Amino acid sequence: MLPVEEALEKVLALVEPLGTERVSLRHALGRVMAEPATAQLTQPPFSGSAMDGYWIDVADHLPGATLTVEGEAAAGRAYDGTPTPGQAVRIFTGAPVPGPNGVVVLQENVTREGDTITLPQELETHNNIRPKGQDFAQGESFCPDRPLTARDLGLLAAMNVAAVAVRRRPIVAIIATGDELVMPGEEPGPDQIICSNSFIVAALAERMGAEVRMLPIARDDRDSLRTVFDLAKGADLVVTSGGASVGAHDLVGEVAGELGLDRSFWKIAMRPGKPLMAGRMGDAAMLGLPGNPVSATVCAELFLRPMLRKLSGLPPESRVQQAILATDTGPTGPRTHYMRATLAPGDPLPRVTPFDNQDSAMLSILSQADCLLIRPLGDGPRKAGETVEILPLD
Ligand SMILES: Nc1nc2c(c(=O)[nH]1)N[C@H]1C(S)=C(S)[C@@H](COP(=O)(O)OP(=O)(O)OC[C@H]3O[C@@H](n4cnc5c(N)ncnc54)[C@H](O)[C@@H]3O)O[C@H]1N2
Ligand code: MOO
Repeated sequence: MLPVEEALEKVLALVEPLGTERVSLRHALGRVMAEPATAQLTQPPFSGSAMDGYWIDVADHLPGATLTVEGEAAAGRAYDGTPTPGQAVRIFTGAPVPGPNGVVVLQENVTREGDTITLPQELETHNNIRPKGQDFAQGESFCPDRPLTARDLGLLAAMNVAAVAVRRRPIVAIIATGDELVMPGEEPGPDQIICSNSFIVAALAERMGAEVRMLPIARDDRDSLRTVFDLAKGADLVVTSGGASVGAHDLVGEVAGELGLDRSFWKIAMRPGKPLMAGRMGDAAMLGLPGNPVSATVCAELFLRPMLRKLSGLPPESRVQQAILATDTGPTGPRTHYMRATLAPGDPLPRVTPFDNQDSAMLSILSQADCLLIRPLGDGPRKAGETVEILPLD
């Protein structure tokens, strides 16, 4: 069976970063820039006052000095004169300063009588002026290798960039398979259960910026599977769940093969998630998740997420962290075991406790888990207090 690391390399080889499109800033939140944006201007474009007060030349900035107020500078309305020695200019926050070597004295620190101001005996050392270009210069480029944040959009707007080139969103088609499945809100028969996998996978994919097409449940027969695979045409990534194992009704691999799946692998040394399959199918990558909800989730976290990052033009992320085992834990078998676990604060590392019941159908435990405790394949028993690796769940 394929080790997890090799399976990851293989799924990443199935996808390439998608093409680009231009979107306006209002639609760029969470998108990944594909080309650098260039600052169209210098910010601030002039040296400006950071306070409301009086601009005076440094030569006049003396304890107790008296000056005459000559004019006014406000944000958007610069003073158009040239102050001479002994003159002050009333100035407001955001206004361009009227000369090169000045300071802004806060209005609450001066005494004003008519057009005359008197400076205090104790002067501030800060000049209260924001120098031209202290934020960024015209021509500077910006292209973070992460999804754009609200703050990034503010920066781009300030750069006078109205639209950006971003990667196209990956289109992910999600297909649940199984005669036993009905959708939430429907009435299940006595031998049926509710489809939960599609909701986990859709939410994970959407949170990664994908556009999700949730397709109808495919039944465990060839015609139904073919029909639903056909509906997935146009997607960048087709994600199935269920029907991946060796049972007589596990037809996903077979039907996908008939429809042209170029399989990269099937079955990996991972618990849960053993029957994972992946390949290329026409213009799309295909990821066949196991049916058990925990297995599907762990595979989505470990493989779907990196695939979506690559499609979106994002670099690989390293999510593995260290923690201290809070309880003894037994040896592992021939598969790397990703155990649902909880985290408690600890210094310097958090403490991790795996759940006793690791049945891969238990959604309640999956929901309570903070992380997956990673137990390498073939590892011996581990004692409380030992350092281990975890994958935090968000
Ligand atoms: N003889 C063997 N049997 C099994 C093996 C094996 O190696 N030899 N592997 C086991 C492992 S490991 C897993 S994992 C499962 C996965 O099998 P499939 O991918 O074929 O999944 P199904 O049989 O279709 O379903 C498994 C289980 O999950 C439920 N399910 C399916 N889809 C959904 C959904 N969308 N939402 C909620 N629950 C779902 C389904 O009802 C089953 O209970 O195979 C083992 N068997
Ligand atoms: O490995 Mo399966 O994925 O036990 O649940």
